[in-house]
Amino acid sequence: MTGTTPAAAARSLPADSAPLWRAPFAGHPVDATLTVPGSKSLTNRYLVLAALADGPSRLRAPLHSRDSALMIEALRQLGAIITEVPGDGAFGPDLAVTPISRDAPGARSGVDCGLAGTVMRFVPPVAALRRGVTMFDGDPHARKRPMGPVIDALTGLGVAVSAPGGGPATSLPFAVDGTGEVRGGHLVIDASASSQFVSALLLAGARFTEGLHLEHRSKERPGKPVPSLDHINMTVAVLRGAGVAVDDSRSDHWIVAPGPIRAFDVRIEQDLSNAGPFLAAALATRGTVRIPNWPAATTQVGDLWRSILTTMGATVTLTDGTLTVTGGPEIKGADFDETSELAPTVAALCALATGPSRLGGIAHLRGHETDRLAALVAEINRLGGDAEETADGLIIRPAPLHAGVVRSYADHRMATAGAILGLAVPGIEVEDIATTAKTMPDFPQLWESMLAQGAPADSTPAGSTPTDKDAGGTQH
Ligand SMILES: O=C(O)C1=C[C@@H](OP(=O)(O)O)[C@@H](O)[C@H](O)C1
Ligand SMILES: C=C(OP(=O)(O)O)C(=O)O
Repeated sequence: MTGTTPAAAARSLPADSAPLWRAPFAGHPVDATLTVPGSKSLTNRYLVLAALADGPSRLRAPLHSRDSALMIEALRQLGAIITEVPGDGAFGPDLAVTPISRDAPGARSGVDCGLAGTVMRFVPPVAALRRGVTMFDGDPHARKRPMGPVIDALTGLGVAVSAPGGGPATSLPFAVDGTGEVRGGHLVIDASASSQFVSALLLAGARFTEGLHLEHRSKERPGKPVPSLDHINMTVAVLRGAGVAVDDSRSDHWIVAPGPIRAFDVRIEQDLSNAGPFLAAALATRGTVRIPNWPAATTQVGDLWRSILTTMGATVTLTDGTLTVTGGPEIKGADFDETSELAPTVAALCALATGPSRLGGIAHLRGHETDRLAALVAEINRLGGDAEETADGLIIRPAPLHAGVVRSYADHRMATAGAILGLAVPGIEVEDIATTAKTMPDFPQLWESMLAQGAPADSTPAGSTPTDKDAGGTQH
């Protein structure tokens, strides 16, 4: 590994500004082999299931990041015992989980959700299953993320949920007053703003007395779908793996049979969504990136990189478990539906493409870590690009980009999108690169080590130089 730490690379700025990170400009085709830390979505699902299981479980090679740390602490607050134990993962220890005791006396607890959708949506139904009051709150922007369907669902199941003043709650902060059991049964929710509303209820559903028959019905428009369906399929798969019977044969209906969640010992796949910026580097620099241990079969949405990057002009092969992506002579513009959490990375590539692109089916990204559609348009256009919001996504047309600052809005995927642009455009600085710690704390080091592999002998990683706030762009 070469280069400096993000702390060293980011010059201290006045208290009201986030530090800037000079994104390394590649200057040569990348030629790298790397793996990335464990999947956020799998780690946080397995943590929840382990906390509700019928015995001790083990997670091998889990993610260690802000979102997983928040999940661990939340479940500890509810009575799970979670300890780090030595493992063989390259990115930190394994986790041993002793589930929440059903007989634990009622207690008052507080859960910090940070900005983690998985914590704010998946943990309240777990809190409803124990005795005691649990307060939920998070980062300032977390209070703006949609929560209504989870709160309404719990209320509909007979669980008391209230705002801090005592009235009805519609978003964070709120308190869940658990009695030790949840009746369950048939429940209709509007999950058109996030698949996580469905996943949250399914994960706990087997522990409801009557199990759960969950139905999605949009209040706004009949037929408006649940987004990010891949993530629900992941939830169903992990539940079945833990011995829970789930019937998802009818669209927009999920039936979870009541019963125990079997304790497990599981190895977490690397995060294929977080592999995306590294694979994108192959296209942005016309180089090659190889990722070993790519799963042959997976429920992760990041497996879509194989088709997305091929469509954008790369050569993509999966041989003996290694995914190899080689960038073509140009990045092709393309038309994509439903890129889900991959969208910011795809958008960065579209901004470097030679033809126009359209990303559809991602209106719900307005409720993610930030309003990602507005943020991507603002940041791409401030660098001279040509991006526009549509009702359900983005249109991005080719335009030459220039040096400047990419703001991250506390959004890890905005920060990594800025890093991708910086590979191809000299003088890009990314505000608050440390926000990548949400799902990938080592991102700056991994990025610089990717560039150092196969670099010509005389090249210096551009990201290793402390940056001046006003250099190369305008801060708004
Ligand atoms: O369940 C999960 O692990 C996730 C579901 C998706 O949420 P949305 O359905 O809100 O997009 C995804 O975007 C998020 O990053 C992770
Ligand atoms: C939308 C995301 O996160 P969260 O789990 O906080 O919703 C994401 O990681 O892209």
